This record gives sequence, structure tokens and C-alpha cells, in this order.
Amino acid sequence: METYLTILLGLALAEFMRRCCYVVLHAFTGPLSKVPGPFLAKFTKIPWAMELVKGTHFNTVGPMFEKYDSDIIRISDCTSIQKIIITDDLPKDPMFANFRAYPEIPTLFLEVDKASHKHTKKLLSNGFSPGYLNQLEPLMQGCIDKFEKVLDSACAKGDDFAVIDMANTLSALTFDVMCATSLGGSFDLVTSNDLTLKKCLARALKFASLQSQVPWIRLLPGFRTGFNYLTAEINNVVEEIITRRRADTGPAQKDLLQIILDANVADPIFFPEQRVREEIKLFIVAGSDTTSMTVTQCLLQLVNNPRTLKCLVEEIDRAFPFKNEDITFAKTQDLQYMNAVIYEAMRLGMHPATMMRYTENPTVLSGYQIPAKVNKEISICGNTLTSTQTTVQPWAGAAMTDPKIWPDAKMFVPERWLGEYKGVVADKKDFFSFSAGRRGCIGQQFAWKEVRIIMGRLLRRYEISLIAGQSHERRSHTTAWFVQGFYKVGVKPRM
Ligand code: HEM
Repeated sequence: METYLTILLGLALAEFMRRCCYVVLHAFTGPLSKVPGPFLAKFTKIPWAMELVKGTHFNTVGPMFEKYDSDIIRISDCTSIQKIIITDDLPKDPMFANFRAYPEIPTLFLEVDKASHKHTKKLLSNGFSPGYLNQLEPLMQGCIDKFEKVLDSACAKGDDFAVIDMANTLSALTFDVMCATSLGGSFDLVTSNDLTLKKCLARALKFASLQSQVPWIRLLPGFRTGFNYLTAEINNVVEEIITRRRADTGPAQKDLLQIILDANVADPIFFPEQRVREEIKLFIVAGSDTTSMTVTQCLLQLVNNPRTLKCLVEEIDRAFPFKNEDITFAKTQDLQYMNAVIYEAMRLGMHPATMMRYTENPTVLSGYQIPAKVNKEISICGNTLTSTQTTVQPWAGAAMTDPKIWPDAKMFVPERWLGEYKGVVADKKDFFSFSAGRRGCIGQQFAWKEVRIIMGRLLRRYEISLIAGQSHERRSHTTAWFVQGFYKVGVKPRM
């Protein structure tokens, strides 16, 4: 018995030593060994995975760029990012399959196969055509009417001004807008101020991050039950959305929800019943907190930069001289200063970290030869595979605050989008908040309309002010969130 045990231990030790030798050899002679990076990253991905699960990668990778890259090759220069996502249009990293709730059910965002993605995008793009988006305006305006009522009633209670948690109120508003315009009806969260769904979505996204880094977690007993428990509220909302529409005997609808349901009827193999649910969840996630965070980011910058706030309010007052004038998609579209404020707030604060691609052929990025073939083990949906790719991750946050491209890169200067600033005119090709190319944001025009109209209506009717002493620290699990859990702004009706 003792001999068997010794042999077994010997074999385990030999295997351990073999793996260690492989890792060391790979670190110093492998195809990526010449690409600079933190020393530890040559041997293990664990520190990075921990950052990702905590949501702090967002804050820590930036400083790493000043010195390093790492074993996923992070690319921080604008030209190489354009090459990755537009010119070469590299395929999406298979690792994204690990983010799926069900390994075999993709969504538009989590589809990694080029042909299937193209097919899905074609199916869903009718829900984003310019003509169709314009028809959504009354529904969007209806949600903002309710937002104004909430602000009015808070202001009526306050002596001087009301303190509004804009991060959460706007999150409720954009959730309502998404459901009202595209998913069959608002849940009026802005009025109820119910944060249950928001918390549920945040839990689900955090869990998806964990699952992407530790894919075998799915194999644990009770995993599915636990996950369903964590996401119960959002699952109920999705069921309600589907049941409501399927029971509707009124005139046929043509919204995004109907497009998704029709895709299931037309091809239940490509678009099974569970996929209907997953796509609806995707649009709720992709289309609400991204937009609310953008508006919050604009407000945060404006209350901290009174001169800019004054210029923007003046522009809005010139365009809408009468307080009760309709503030519409069409009339806000050409507000130059407003557009510049939104671009600049997004440049500083909306940095997608999800644009991972892989190199099919050897390619030069940021001056380094990146091989197409790196033998490394990756885990996809719980199965370990030997991958023959190099993952490249465009790091938009570093590119959009690169001092070589943006003078006073860390400062909020909307004027750079209106003409020359310190000898440089901002180039929209270097702006990646919506990504770009084939995998760029399908909801970009939807978001622009929504952000402009919320900002226009808010600043035309209310004076906003800084509530000092708040933390701006954020974390990210696919979408960003404030560590303090809120962002407060002072609000007072304008005379
Ligand atoms: C200001 C608000 C928004 C921002 C900053 C934003 C940003 C982004 C970014 C960066 C991507 C690419 C992610 C990647 O490649 O990994 C993306 C994709 C996507 N966005 Fe948005 N988005 C916003 C609003 C919206 C809205 C309103 C919708 C829907 C109504 C939406 C739906 C989607 C979808 C479905 C994808 C996946 C597209 C694909 O993979 O083909 N987004 N978004």
C-alpha cells in the first residue's frame, strides 16, 4: 500500500514539475515572450482574473500601460485598435462563450461565430433602423415625463433644492425607456424607485464575470439552482414581457420584442425558446445602464465644471427659448455644444473593456509582432481546449486618454470636439465608447437620441448643482457602477 502511495505521489510530483518546466520555458521562449508585460503574468493569469471578478481591472490596467502589457495582449494605441476592430475585423474571442448563462445559447453580444453573428444582426437590425427609431420618440418622451414628475415632487419637498441620486434614478429611467420602446411596455421603475431589478442585474453580471474566469464553476452541484435564485427577479420580468405579448390579441406589433419572438417562430433551431429570454435580458442590460451611466457621467462633469455647464445651458436656451417648448430628437440632434459635452464625458468615463478579439494570422500591433499561434490552454464552457490564438484586447480607456493624441488628456474639454484645441482637432475615429466596425454597438443611434433628449429636457427645466464630497470611484462588470452605490446631484426648478 505504502509503495503504491509513493508511486502515486512520485507521479503527481513529476507531472507538477513537467507543468512548471513548460510554463517557465513558454514564458521565456514562447511566441509572446518578447512582448512586454508584468513579470508575474508570464506565469499565471490569476491576478488578472481576480481583478476582473472584483470589477477593478477597469482602474488598474490603465496605470499598467505606462509600463507593461500582459499575457492577453492589451492594445492601447488608437491606430492598432482601429486595425483590430475595423480594418482587420479580427474575430471575437471564444472566451465570451463563458459569459453565457447557458453554454449552448448565444446572444447577439455573446455570439463568437462570425456567420451566426451576421445572421443574428441581420434579424435584429430592423429594430434599429433610423425610421423605426424615430417612431419611438413619443414612448421615450412619456418615460421622461414621469422622470420630470419625480424631480418636481422631490423639489416640492425641498427648501432650496432637492438632492437626487442621479445614478439610480437615471438607471430606472433608462430601464423604463428600453422596456417602453422595445419590449412591450414600461415597468415605471422611475416612479416606484424600486432598485430590486437593478441589484439583480448587477448580481447576474458579477456572477457572469466570475463564471468567465472560473468556467468549471458550472459543474458544481446546485449551480443552476443558485444562479436561478440570484436572477429570479429579472427572470420574472422577462417571463412577464413574453407572456404579456403572447397574450396580446391587438394589432400586430413591430418592435424589437416582436422581432425576437418572430425569429423563434421562423427558426426554432437557430433561435430556440431559451434564446428569446437571453436576447431580451441582453437588451435590458446593454440598453439601460450604459445609457444611464453616460448621462450620469455628463452630469458629473458638468457640475464639476460650471463654465461648461453655463455654455451648455445657454445653447439649450437659445434652441428652446420657451420653457414649455417640445424638446425633440430632431431639434437636439444639431446642438453642437451638447454633442461635444457628450463625446467628451464619454471619452473620459465610458471605456468598454469587452472588445477581446483573436489573431488568425501573424500581425503587427503597437509595433510588436503578434503571432497567430500560441499554444495555451483555455477553458470554454467548462471544457479545456488547447487554443491556437493570441487574444488581443483593445484597451479603449488608455487610447481615449492617451496624451500623445489628446492634449490635456485627463481634463474635460468639450471644445476639442468643436475645432482645434492646442493644435489638435479631436478625431471621432479615435473614440471607442461604442466600439466600432462589425461588432460595434447596434444601439448607438438609439443611445444618442436618448441621451440628448434627457439632457435637453433636464437642463431646460432644472438648475443642477454639485453635491460635494462624493467618491467618483467606479468598478465594472460589463457595465460600470459607482463603488459608493449612488451619484447625487442637486436639482432645482429654473425660474
Ligand atoms: C451610451 C450607451 C451605450 C454604450 C456606451 C454602448 C457601448 C457598447 C459597446 C462598447 C459595445 C461593443 C462591446 C464589445 O464589442 O465588446 C456595444 C455592443 C452592443 N450594444 Fe451598446 N452601448 C450603449 C447603448 C446601447 C443601447 C441603447 C442598446 C440597445 C437598445 C445597445 C445594445 C448593444 C448590443 C446588442 C451590443 C452587441 C452588438 C454585437 O455584438 O454585435 N447598446 N455597446
